[in-house]
Amino acid sequence: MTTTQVESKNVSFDGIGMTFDSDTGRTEAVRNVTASIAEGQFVSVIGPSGCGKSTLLDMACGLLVPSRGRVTIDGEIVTGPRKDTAMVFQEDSTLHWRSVLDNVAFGLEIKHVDKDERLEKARAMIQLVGLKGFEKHRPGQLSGGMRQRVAIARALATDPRILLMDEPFGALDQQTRQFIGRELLKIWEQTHNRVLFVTHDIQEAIYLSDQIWVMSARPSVVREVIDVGLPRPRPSGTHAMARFKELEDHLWSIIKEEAAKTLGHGTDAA
Ligand SMILES: Nc1ncnc2c1ncn2[C@@H]1O[C@H](COP(=O)(O)OP(=O)(O)OP(=O)(O)O)[C@@H](O)[C@H]1O
Repeated sequence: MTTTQVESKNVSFDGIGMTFDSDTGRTEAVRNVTASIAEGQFVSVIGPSGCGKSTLLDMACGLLVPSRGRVTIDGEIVTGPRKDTAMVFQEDSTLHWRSVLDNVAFGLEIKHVDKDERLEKARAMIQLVGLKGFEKHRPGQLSGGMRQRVAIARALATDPRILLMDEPFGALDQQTRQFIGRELLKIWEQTHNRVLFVTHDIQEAIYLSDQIWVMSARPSVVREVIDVGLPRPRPSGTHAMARFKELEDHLWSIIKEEAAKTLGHGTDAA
């Protein structure tokens, strides 16, 4: 394999810009984002509300076409959903007419995985996200946080090479959030898939990530790329480490600045 081929194993945002035109006006969400996720890297994106974090993820999973620039995965331009990519959305994306087991097995079903194998995998993922015993329930019989865990299990069950997660833990209580975060890291340590993870939670971003992209207020650019540099696997007491505190303080100060700029922004045509 040549060096060029090795180097192209990444998810790249190349001069990405996104402007939305709608009947309510024109909104320049993302101005210029150039950044990439290397093989086996866990990257978090943080930034003020409305700066374009979800937009970035939607472009990476092929749901949105950028107005400028391009997203490439391992050298191929993203033009639509890909088999090696899974997304966990902010909002409930469970299939309400299916049981928990069939929801989690759904991604494998589309990939035509044999029934016994997919159900076995789905059961393992259900256990992992703490939903054992709820296999036959329908999403309507679960809490919002439990439904989100179903969506996470469904994405993980497909062993995606690229996992895109848009505030996946937002609906979970603090305890479950930390538990699932640690489980996600365990899986990631085994699979070393590439993860792009959107969160508002600074501590979560530091704990989970190799790298954090801090986005500016809209129209956004990546204001800073921060290498976390904490040991892996994360030892107990990671949150008390001097490096953790240093990153936390630094991130807080940037986010505060960018959030202040966000206040008062409307659409560009307003
Ligand atoms: N389909 C759309 N049409 C018009 N404007 C849109 C559309 N989708 C997003 N936007 C605008 O683009 C900007 C970025 O939205 P996006 O959801 O990506 O932000 P975000 O950083 O994920 O926000 P939050 O942290 O609040 O979830 C916002 O100003 C939003 O109003």
